Amino acid sequence: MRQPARALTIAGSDSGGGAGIQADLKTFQELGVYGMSALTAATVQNTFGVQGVYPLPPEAVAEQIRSVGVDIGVDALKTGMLFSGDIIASVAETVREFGWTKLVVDPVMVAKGGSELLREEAVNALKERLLPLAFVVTPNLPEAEKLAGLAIRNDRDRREAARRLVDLGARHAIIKGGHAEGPEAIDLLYDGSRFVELSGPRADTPRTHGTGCTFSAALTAGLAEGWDVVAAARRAKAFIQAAIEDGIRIGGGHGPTNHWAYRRRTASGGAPEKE
Ligand SMILES: Nc1ncnc2c1ncn2[C@@H]1O[C@H](COP(=O)(O)OP(=O)(O)OP(=O)(O)O)[C@@H](O)[C@H]1O
Ligand SMILES: Cc1ncc(CO)c(N)n1
Repeated sequence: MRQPARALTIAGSDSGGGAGIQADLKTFQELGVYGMSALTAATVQNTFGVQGVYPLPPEAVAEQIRSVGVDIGVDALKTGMLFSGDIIASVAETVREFGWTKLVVDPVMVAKGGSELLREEAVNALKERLLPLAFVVTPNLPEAEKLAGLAIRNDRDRREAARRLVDLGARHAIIKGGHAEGPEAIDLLYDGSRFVELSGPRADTPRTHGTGCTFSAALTAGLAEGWDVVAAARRAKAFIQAAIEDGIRIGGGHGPTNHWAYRRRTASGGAPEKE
């Protein structure tokens, strides 16, 4: 009997199923990794946006993590929506307790419609308590600006922001380019000495809800399998590229991506799915 690689997501629930814990678990499943979750908050959410946020007590988050940690075990883990400084402190303490090193921190701050998923007071806790534990931090451009404390107007700024994230204690930084413009969506990976660009054609679609969660979950799945960061990041980029390009029609607003697409593409020799 084979023991699968095991991945844990510590994140919020998206009732609409496109982002948060739901996107993470779907992605783990698609990549053949056993998925577990520690819920930080329930959001009331659909493709039109977030209508409510109900955080859990920090002890409830720590207890979920410990429960799966002592029994099932964790090869790699990721954080998504953490909401408050108290939840961040509790997550950081628990990760330290277990000595887990393959931690992906996706520093989720605001949902696409503008709702706050991380309180302003929690930004410092994220920087000071969680980034030093991160094996990879995966901000989008506005998150990178906030964490690094500089405006990103060009590639030079983006490289400087990546250096600052590594100075803050993250082993690797991937600054995603979904929010930039141009024909390519380029994510920049920095490992403390060298930069690697992950690039794919930018799709013109409103169905990009949960792209960040899905990307960081796919990255975590690769790390859980023992892949190195560059290999795991390249596959994560291919996974999200397929999920965006082979869109599904769900909901009336910013729809989710297609979590089946990557497996279908790879099963059919890499060809995009037909409409
Ligand atoms: N229109 C697009 N076409 C192709 N790739 C995209 C597009 N938008 C985003 N991506 C890719 O999706 C991933 C997530 O990037 P993005 O910057 O959108 O993250 P995010 O803002 O954290 O996402 P979200 O908040 O929706 O979860 C990256 O790999 C990025 O390059
Ligand atoms: C629960 C949750 N986590 C993360 C995001 C960011 O996409 C979201 N919209 N909802």
